[in-house]
Amino acid sequence: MGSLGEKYVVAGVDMTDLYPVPFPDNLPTVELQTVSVAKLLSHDEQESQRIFAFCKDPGFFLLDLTDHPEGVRLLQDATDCCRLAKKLFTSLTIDQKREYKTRSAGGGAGIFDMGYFTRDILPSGDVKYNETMNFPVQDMFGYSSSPDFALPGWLEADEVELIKRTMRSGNTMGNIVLSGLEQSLQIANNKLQAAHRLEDPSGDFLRLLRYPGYDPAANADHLRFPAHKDAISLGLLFTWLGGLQLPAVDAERLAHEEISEASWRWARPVPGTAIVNMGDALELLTNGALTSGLHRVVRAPREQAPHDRYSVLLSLRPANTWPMTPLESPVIRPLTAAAKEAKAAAPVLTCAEWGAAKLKALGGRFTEREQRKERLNLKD
Ligand SMILES: O=C(O)CCC(=O)C(=O)O
Ligand SMILES: [Fe+2]
Repeated sequence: MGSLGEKYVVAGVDMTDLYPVPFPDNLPTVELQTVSVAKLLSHDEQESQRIFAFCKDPGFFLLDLTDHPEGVRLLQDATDCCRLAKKLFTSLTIDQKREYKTRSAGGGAGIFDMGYFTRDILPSGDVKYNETMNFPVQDMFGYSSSPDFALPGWLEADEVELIKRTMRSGNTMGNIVLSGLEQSLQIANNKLQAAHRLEDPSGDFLRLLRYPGYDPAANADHLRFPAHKDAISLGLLFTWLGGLQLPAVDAERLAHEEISEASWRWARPVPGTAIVNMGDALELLTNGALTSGLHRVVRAPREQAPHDRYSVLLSLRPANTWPMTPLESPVIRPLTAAAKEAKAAAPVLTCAEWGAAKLKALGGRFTEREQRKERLNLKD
């Protein structure tokens, strides 16, 4: 195990500048379990059973990147991506940022996978909830040629290299996690890894996010990103300030992707780790043996609130042409007769088709909430 805890220099990676204020004490947090990269790489049976358990419930775990050079490389690159995010988001004007255009279709997936995006600009000129920049893996490496892919002129050549390097090590790390899951789920022929090869066109992306800091005393809406599950296989999330919230162990489930307000807990960022979350694609491919993790983002807690919060998210999705149906394994329940019948009536979707259908839903959440004039005020 590497040197975790409240040290901001871990495994030689200095992140002191990214922690302006420590995470406050005495907040209700979730205790995420920590998994070792080195143990996963040595095919440690116990470690593979542990990630299986955490990917089933709660669908989240911390990956300790400090105990293997592959992990340290990713940690260094993700940290540098955070600094790049800080530079781009805070030094460019909104018009310059918008030169990096979004597109509606990512390899036919119809997803937000490219460009700069923010929903609302405040009268002060700052963004209301968050701002994001997405970089699509397939186009960055030229694995798929889309005529509408264009990087903005303000992105320097060495910054493009950093993003590509981070994507490469993110895919390697994601596949290390998948190999542990193949072991515990008894999936033959490395089928999970075969679905997530860097060089197969997919909706994989690297996302930079900024959540502006603000006056904690202001009576502002504290929600930054509504509750959702990710329409991906798995995410590797790097974040340095609080804001991410996950359901409590005994969360009160109200409806689909909804829990009671009292059931949300803070995820404490742990230096040297990535937060790994399961997404909807792995839940589908394992017919529910793994569970997609529900999460949301609120303003940073207490003393951290005035500071801008940044995240770097690396996502893995199955290849665009991958058939979205459960994989075969003694541990994965086969489809029930009713489900089989329903499937027989409709063709199995490719991942690109599946992704397009999934992502239509999320965009509407903000709008619905605004129409209901809903606001979130946290006491803590
Ligand atoms: O910024 C974060 O902590 C999470 C972002 C997120 O959930 C997403 O982009 O899907
Ligand atoms: Fe998410």
